[in-house]
Amino acid sequence: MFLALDIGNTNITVGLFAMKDEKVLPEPLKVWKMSTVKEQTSDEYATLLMNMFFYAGFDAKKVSNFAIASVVPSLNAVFEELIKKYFGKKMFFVNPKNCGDLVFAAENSKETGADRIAGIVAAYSVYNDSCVVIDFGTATTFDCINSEGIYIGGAIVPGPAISVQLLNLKIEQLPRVEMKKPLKSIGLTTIECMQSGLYFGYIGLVKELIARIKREMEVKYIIATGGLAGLVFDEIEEIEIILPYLTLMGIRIIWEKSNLNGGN
Ligand SMILES: Nc1ncnc2c1ncn2[C@@H]1O[C@H](COP(=O)(O)OP(=O)(O)O)[C@@H](O)[C@H]1O
Ligand SMILES: CC(C)(COP(=O)(O)O)[C@@H](O)C(=O)NCCC(=O)O
Ligand SMILES: [K+]
Repeated sequence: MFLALDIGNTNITVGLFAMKDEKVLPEPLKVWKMSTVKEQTSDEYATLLMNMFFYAGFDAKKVSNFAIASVVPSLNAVFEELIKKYFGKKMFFVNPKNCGDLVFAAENSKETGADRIAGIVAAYSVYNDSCVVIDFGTATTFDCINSEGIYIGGAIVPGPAISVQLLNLKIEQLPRVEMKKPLKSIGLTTIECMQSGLYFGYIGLVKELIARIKREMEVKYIIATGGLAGLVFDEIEEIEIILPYLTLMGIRIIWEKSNLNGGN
């Protein structure tokens, strides 16, 4: 079996895939979410992982290949050590150099986050046309690939949860609020005012960026992914597709291409 790990700044999303003669089957058998805790050791994460396998009825010993898209470098060595110590395997890290035939517009290649690369590779491999991927994660990322498969870049915005935390952290009288759609945009209580600003303000932000991207490139598909995609999907008619496991799909595709070229 094949294990793909998407290490984000809030969650680590883990996808278990079946394999058949070096090919990884496209749909994950199981997906788990763990919290991203930078202080966590490889033994602690291994315990979590083994327990998740056990309770889902999978034999961890059957995992022969591992691949990670990490945007939390401080956890890379932890997971490299975990895979070595508990599985005796080498880790494959998605990075701008080994992401298959993805072509980067000149200057944006070296520093693009592995999750953004994985998402755009997956989107293009599914749709084979111009796509914008919006990943509603800790940060919200917009990633654009044109019809020729050239990754032309995108945008990075603080995710709603960061805005919620910052309002509470920086402003003495503002409480922590849950990010949810209020009944009206004109709020009465402080909480209603915050929820209106956060929810409708954020929807407007996403719509504005989509409109501007559309003036700079021809867009065939707009695909949402990430933990908060479900929250905003119904509000933004420009987003027709939601693929919760897009990043995991991209990790699988990139690893497989590298494996077939003898890269792993
Ligand atoms: N199932 C969920 N339902 C609602 N919100 C979620 C869910 N999973 C994650 N989130 C929220 O989405 C954000 C993180 O999403 P995720 O894509 O897991 O982030 P990252 O990849 O940046 O770690 C956080 O604000 C988190 O609270
Ligand atoms: C933009 C991101 C923080 C998004 O990560 P996430 O919100 O999923 O934790 C991540 O892709 C990242 O750290 N990127 C590096 C900078 C760049 O992509 O240009
Ligand atoms: K993400």
